[in-house]
Amino acid sequence: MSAVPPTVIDTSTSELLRAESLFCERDERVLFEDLNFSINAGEIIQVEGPNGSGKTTLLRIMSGLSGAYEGAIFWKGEPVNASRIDFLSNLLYLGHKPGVKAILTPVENLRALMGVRQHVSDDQIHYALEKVGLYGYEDVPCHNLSAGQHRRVALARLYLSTDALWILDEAFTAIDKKGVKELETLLQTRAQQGGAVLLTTHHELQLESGFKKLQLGKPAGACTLMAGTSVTGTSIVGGAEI
Ligand SMILES: Nc1ncnc2c1ncn2[C@@H]1O[C@H](COP(=O)(O)OP(=O)(O)OP(=O)(O)O)[C@@H](O)[C@H]1O
Repeated sequence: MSAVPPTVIDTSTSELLRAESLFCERDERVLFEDLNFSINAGEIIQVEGPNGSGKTTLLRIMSGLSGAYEGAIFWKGEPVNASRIDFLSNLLYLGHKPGVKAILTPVENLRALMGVRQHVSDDQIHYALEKVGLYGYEDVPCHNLSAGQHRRVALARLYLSTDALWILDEAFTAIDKKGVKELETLLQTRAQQGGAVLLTTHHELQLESGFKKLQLGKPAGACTLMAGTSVTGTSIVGGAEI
């Protein structure tokens, strides 16, 4: 079975996505303000924070799925709205839900999910499904798969994606320990190839080079005002506990 060729990412622009002075308020509660950070090629940034602190909100804003914010977002130095086509064609976003159609098989799902973005052969799809532990399940309707296997179908896209930036919101939910380990290896390899990852997960990731954490907010319900989160502040740190 042929492996997917390694993605060659243009790292001439090392800064991919940058947030400047982001402010977001929900129901009169400030989730974050004056939030400044950037994601560079080769970096993995884990957004951390308690339930309700705004992690999903931030990832949706950074993905262009939500406009409920003030501040500015730049893609490779240009305002993201001015470079929207280039931004979206270099972004893979995996949200809370797997986004897998129950009536389709894993192979059919991947054909549909990948086909609108890039050409992938059936060999490559089988390779990706094998990598996520779904060998033997390729042609089983997804309604006969477990929750973790559903999630694995969605995650198989990571083994096929040539996108420079991955934004992953709780994408490891329902994945067992061995699966998380394998995904850690994939993320690390991706970063070494020059890709970038912005993610949330409640797993304690064991990653090394290029790994940073961005801490958001306080417990849900608290009237939290967290100012000045920035790469130069204490809220984003490389590869260590905060
Ligand atoms: N569409 C919306 N309209 C109004 N308020 C919202 C909306 N979406 C989220 N919120 C509020 O924003 C807050 C942050 O939600 P968000 O989903 O970003 O948190 P989170 O950090 O991802 O939480 P969790 O860890 O539970 O997934 C929540 O307290 C919620 O009340």
